[in-house]
Amino acid sequence: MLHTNRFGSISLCSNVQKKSILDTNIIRSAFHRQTWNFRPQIRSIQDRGILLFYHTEKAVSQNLLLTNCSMSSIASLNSDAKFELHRNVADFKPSVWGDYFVQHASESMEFDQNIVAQIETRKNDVRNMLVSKIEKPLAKVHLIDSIIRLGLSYHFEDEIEEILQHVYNDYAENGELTNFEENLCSLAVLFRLLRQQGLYVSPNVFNKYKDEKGNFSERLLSDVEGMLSLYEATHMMVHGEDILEEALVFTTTHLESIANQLSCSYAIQVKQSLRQTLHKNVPRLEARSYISIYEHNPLHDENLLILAKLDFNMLQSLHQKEFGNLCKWWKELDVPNKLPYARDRIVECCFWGLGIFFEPQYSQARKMVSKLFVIATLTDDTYDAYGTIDELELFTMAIERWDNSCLDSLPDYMKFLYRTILDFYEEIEVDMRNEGRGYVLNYYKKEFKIYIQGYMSEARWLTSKHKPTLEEYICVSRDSAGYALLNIICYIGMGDSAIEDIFKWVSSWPKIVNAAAAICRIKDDIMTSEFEQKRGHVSSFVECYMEQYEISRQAAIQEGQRRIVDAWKDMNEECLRPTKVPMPFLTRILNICRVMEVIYKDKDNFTNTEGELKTFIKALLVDPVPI
Ligand SMILES: CC(C)=CCC/C(C)=C/COP(=O)(O)OP(=O)(O)O
Ligand SMILES: [Mg+2]
Repeated sequence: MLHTNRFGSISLCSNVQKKSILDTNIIRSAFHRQTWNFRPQIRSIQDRGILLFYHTEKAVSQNLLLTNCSMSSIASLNSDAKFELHRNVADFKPSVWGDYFVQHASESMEFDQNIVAQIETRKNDVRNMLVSKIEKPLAKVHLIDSIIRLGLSYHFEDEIEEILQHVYNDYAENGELTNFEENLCSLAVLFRLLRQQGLYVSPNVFNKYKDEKGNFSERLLSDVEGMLSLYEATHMMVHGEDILEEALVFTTTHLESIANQLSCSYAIQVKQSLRQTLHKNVPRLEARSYISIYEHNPLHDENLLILAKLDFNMLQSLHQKEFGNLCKWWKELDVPNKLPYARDRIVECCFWGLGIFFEPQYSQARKMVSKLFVIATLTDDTYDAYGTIDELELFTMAIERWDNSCLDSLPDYMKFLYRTILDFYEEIEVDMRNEGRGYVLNYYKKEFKIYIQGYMSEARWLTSKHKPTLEEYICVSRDSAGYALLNIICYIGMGDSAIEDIFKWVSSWPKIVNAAAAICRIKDDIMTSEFEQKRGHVSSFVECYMEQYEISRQAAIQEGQRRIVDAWKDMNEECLRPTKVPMPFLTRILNICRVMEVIYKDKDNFTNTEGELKTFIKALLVDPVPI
């Protein structure tokens, strides 16, 4: 029998065997079969076999529980139980990976020395080609492009810098890119490479490809390679570069219209670029897909190709071990059982870490970023998908005090989260004190508190049914996105090249950090807000904009997209020399946005991981590149 209690909660009583229902798994699986739009959580089992569930007040007031449950299937529970449902929780799907990566856990991070030796020999050959006096500048530029796209540039940073600087000096002297302007493909590749390197070249170098009416010339239509390179180059645009805007429209339109008529290998490349432009792709994914594109190019250099494959697979084995170690930590913590309401996304969080740093020297940074990501995900779900307002106030207070003695004040499930947050901090503390960089801890702690205060403000808005103005939302969501915190953990992990000025700089919210935060916040909001609103969530950018300007969801999304495009121009501008901080620090910011662009491309692949993200993780972490 099913009835509501005086708080509007549901109680279920049946008079069959008590013992059998005390198996929480039976209850869980029974509830999973329901048509409920949430997953009740078993919180405690009292004597007399009473199982307590919780839901939010909002759910009760909307009568969600009564409208969505299927009485017959509940009644079919062979049980003698009473359920009190006090909380609405998001129905997040379980991990698609289970314990798969635990098999790779390893204490030894050593590479296979035989492979290392092969890589060294091949690297020397490539280096010789780069510094050779015989190779023409044009050939070198294409070689550099291949090296970068194959994911090998971290081996040749000095050589690449020297060559591009040399070409740039010529340009600065003559005002033109001599030797390159006759061929659109080469010109556009060089333009992109120089901009990627932080060297500004005027987009007017493309003027000669326009006709007398000032439009991009129709004769380019037969030059697919040129159009594709121009398309890739346009993504380096900064504000006010109309010619690149025109080039983007021109190339996109024509490449889209011919993509299906091209020969197979070209078609793959064009479709891949249209879907995920090089500049906004995660570097490891770009390397993985470019290795096969390069292999199918009849003009490829065999030594470079084999080097790329060996290097990719060698790094893959390192990344696998790192994923394994983090998954083992997660399994030992028993997170999915301790916090069953939260997303179980350790593998996807490791993907975030790998997207931001792939190079072997950044192993520590990868680990720290991945751990912060899972901790942030658990915290996010606690604030916006589970905790009651009173519990959240307690938790926020405990974070403000940042002290183990606060544990006693917290409900049991929160104790686990709080301890995990403090344990992670202590781990960083030990590393930083050993490295003589103890000062970074205050930056971390301060930013963590700001991040939690952001969540708390949103939880209060939700409880009081406050609809924030766009300005209020932008201000608070900047904090709740934890973006500055994320940058800080990246820099903590990067070792002593991250001097205190870098932390001061990032904490002052410079233009590039603001731009990246806007990209990440708005991208997330566009892809998640509809689902989040259904389960009860504070207004996002989309709802705030709709409300304030009385426009449709579609129009608000378009405005969000426009802001993302603008923010990318800010990012590109801030990556041009002279930069405020050295490029490796800006690269992290770029990479965070790239991961965001990839994971939230058409939907929230972070929460719903069975689709494209699973394919990406498989390509980077499961399947080696065939040699
Ligand atoms: C500081 C860091 C690393 C934060 C990342 C937290 C996270 C995974 C948010 C995405 O989830 P979401 O889409 O539920 O976010 P929100 O609830 O803010 O919309
Ligand atoms: Mg959330």
